[in-house]
Amino acid sequence: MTVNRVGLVVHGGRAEAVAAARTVRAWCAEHGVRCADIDVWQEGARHSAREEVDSAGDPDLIVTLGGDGTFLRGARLAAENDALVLGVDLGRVGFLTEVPAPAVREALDAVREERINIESRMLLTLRASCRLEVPTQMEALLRYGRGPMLPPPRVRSDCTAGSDWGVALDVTALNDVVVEKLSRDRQVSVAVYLAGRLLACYSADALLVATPTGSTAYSFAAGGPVVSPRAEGLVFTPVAPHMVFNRSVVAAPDEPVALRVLQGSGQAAVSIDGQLRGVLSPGDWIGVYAAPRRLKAVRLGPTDFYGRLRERMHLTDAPAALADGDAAPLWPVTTPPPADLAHLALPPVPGDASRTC
Ligand SMILES: NC(=O)c1ccc[n+]([C@@H]2O[C@H](COP(=O)([O-])OP(=O)(O)OC[C@H]3O[C@@H](n4cnc5c(N)ncnc54)[C@H](O)[C@@H]3O)[C@@H](O)[C@H]2O)c1
Ligand SMILES: Nc1ncnc2c1ncn2[C@@H]1O[C@H](COP(=O)(O)OP(=O)(O)OP(=O)(O)O)[C@@H](O)[C@H]1O
Repeated sequence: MTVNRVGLVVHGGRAEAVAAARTVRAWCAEHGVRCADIDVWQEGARHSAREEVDSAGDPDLIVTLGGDGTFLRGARLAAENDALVLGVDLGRVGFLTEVPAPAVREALDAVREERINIESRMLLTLRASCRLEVPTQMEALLRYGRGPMLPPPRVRSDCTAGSDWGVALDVTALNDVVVEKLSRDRQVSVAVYLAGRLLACYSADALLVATPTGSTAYSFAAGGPVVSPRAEGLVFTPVAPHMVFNRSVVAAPDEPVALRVLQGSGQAAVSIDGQLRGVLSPGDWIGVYAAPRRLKAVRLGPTDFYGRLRERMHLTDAPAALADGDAAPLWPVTTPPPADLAHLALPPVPGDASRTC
């Protein structure tokens, strides 16, 4: 694809990210590509995704230089602009990022010469019983070095409906939407509805709805399933529910998950991809559903999700299994798969994956 305008989202607190940003700017200058910094951490009030991409001149490629948090910020901007997003790995975990920092020039060449795959990833959006607001005193409490907060989501004027259906919010989440207790010592009580039907009423620290991409983030930490990012669905996971039924439920991509704060409950915070964006009072609800738009993530080769899971999460093998033998590669990679396997997605085993456990 032709790249004319690059938007840079840089983890400014990390020297390697700042250095890699210089490389991207130099590449852009050499190729006559406009490059704008999208300053998501500027002092003072934060802007909406639309305002940020407008001020950066509608980039068609967003390059993120940082970790997963930086990638999530870039993904929000890319989704708003229908741009591609390329994540350069300069973080602690880097589960979502694709390219190691030394390969950033090569990656930009590959995008320019169309030697890439574009992976389409599901995003979540929201309706709510009312506009989301964050009480002013909360920002002061939360400014522990994480920069200014994003504003509450804007109401979308392009999909109004009768008040029974709530207000549509201008939200795109790549990972998850979380409803969490606001006071430290009191759980929230929330009724959970799948496809409009009551599943159960929960008393819990938090309740979250994750995409397959987000299944390896907070949902994973709360005991939820790991879901291939190639799958479609909404993962509902309760966090420390005080009840017998504590499992995740995976809903179909066209089944919304709604969360209503019960009348006697305390208030609840709503976080979108790890950013606090609103507070719900008793009686308020949010409905989380698959967004019509998708994230377009740049991939330089076939995605090796399970290899990445083992490597980045440092999965360890059972000591007894280690003593009992080596796990050799499952299938040869030198011959094409037989006809009955030909329709399956089996990415080639990378050079170092033949390691034994
Ligand atoms: N207990 C928890 O694990 C917990 C609590 C709150 C939020 N979160 C997650 O943090 C995300 C925001 O990330 P952040 O980096 O801005 O916050 P952060 O700095 O608090 O990071 C949370 C951790 O999750 C990792 N992470 C983020 N997205 C991931 C993904 N899709 N797969 C695997 N790991 C992932 C990050 O690398 C980091 O190690 C939220 O969307 C939420 O899922 C996790
Ligand atoms: N552009 C920036 N300038 C200054 N500080 C930043 C910037 N981006 C993030 N930070 C700070 O760095 C810390 C980690 O941020 P965040 O978790 O979003 O980073 P990340 O990209 O996910 O990297 P990591 O993988 O290390 O978590 C936060 O305290 C945040 O305030």
